[in-house]
Amino acid sequence: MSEAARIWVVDDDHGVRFVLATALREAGHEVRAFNSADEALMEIASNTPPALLFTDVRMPGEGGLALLEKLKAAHPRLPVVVMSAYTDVASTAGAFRGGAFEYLSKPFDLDEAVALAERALDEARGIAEINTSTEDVLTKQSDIPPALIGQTPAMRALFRSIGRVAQAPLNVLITGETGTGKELVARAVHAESPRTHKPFVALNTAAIPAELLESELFGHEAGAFTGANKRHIGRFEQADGGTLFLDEIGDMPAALQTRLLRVLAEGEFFRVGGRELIRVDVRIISATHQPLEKRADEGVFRVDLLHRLNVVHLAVPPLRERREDIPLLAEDFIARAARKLGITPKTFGKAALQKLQQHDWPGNVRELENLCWRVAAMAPGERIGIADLGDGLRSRDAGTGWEQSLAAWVTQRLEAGETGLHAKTRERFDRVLLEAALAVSDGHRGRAADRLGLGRNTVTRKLGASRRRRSHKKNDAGL
Ligand SMILES: Nc1ncnc2c1ncn2[C@@H]1O[C@H](COP(=O)(O)OP(=O)(O)OP(=O)(O)O)[C@@H](O)[C@H]1O
Repeated sequence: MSEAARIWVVDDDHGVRFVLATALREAGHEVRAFNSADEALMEIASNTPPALLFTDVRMPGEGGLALLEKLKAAHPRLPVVVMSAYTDVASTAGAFRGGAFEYLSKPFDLDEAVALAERALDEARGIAEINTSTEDVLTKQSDIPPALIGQTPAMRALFRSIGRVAQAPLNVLITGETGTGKELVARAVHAESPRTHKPFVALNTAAIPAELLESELFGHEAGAFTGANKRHIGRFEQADGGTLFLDEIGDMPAALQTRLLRVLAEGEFFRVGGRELIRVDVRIISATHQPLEKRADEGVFRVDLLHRLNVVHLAVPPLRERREDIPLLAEDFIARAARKLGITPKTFGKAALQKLQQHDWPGNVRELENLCWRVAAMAPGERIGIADLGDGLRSRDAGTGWEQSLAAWVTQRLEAGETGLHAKTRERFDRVLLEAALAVSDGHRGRAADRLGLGRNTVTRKLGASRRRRSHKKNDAGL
């Protein structure tokens, strides 16, 4: 335990003030409690500041974030813990932007709060020399609507991480199953970052044919290749000063991985067919639903690129692991759908909501959103019952796990406008089958072939075709 310190607790809720102050006193600290920010500010003007301050956000009079701002202006090194029951991205990001040491969601565990106090005090002692000036960040408004919905502990933790990472210009890798909201998370990181007034440019690596990807990313000069009539400015240049979101990064062809790595290391590149060296300042946020570490182990994804992209990792939990959020999301989607469709608002009945909460949602939030739109358009009454959920839920319930995932994946790609899906899907299907069979046969092709009921030559041919395609020689032959 660290040595005794002076700690202030500011909260208009007597109960919180009392239990937190008592717990901190029991841990050996000298604690003063204030029931408003104004009181604490008056005290600080005439007295030595404490070593640590806990403050609530919403209080009559001056709020906690305004208190944080004033304290940080006068005492930049004073660690402040912001406490609140509101854990949307905007509030948490507002706190971190204002220089908060930590954001504590209410209700909190007292042991956790005391441990946090010790950590803040230790760090403040250790980093006294580090400049914690927050000048420009204090002025930014937090007026972005809370697009990301969620109140479960997992989502609250995610919002806190978003608020925290948004402030530093580090590359972020977002992982999570399809439809969990990775793109929304990327947008939130950008929106809450100092780059918010600069462009957010998104590129879905999987939706663009490999041979066009390089020019899409880095641009090309007129005449660089057949069909390149005009100069094209790539996404990197479009995103200059802002954020480039690379979705489905796991699908990036090997040659381009190498090029991307070089650009990230050097911060400059040539357009395809160009001679002018282009320098850009871009923050990269990438996303994947694939286990990239595993793909790196298999040699399909470059380890050094993974390290460069994965400076900070944000994991978005699947919807079935945060079922308590389903009613919130469903109500929001159905209300938005009604507004968009110009129809009378509908609400979910209790049984329907229960049914939604029981479903496994292999397509995650996107699947729930699609269902809500369908129901908004189709359900005859204003109160939605189980029968209105209809085939949507039933037919998906009928499939096995992987069929559901495949259906969700295909739907998403088709909605994104992707073509040639059959060949790609077949190749991936075969690859999974072959790799699994090889793994259980210790890499022995003959045995893998026997177990799959295929000839050994077929296995060799399929593996060859799969590898060739992966090394991006254009090949549309079936498998
Ligand atoms: N927490 C959330 N609150 C509100 N809407 C959400 C949330 N998460 C996802 N959505 C909505 O669900 C849909 C899918 O989200 P998004 O495209 O961000 O998922 P994704 O993980 O990037 O998917 P993919 O892996 O398929 O690219 C979007 O319409 C998005 O607005």
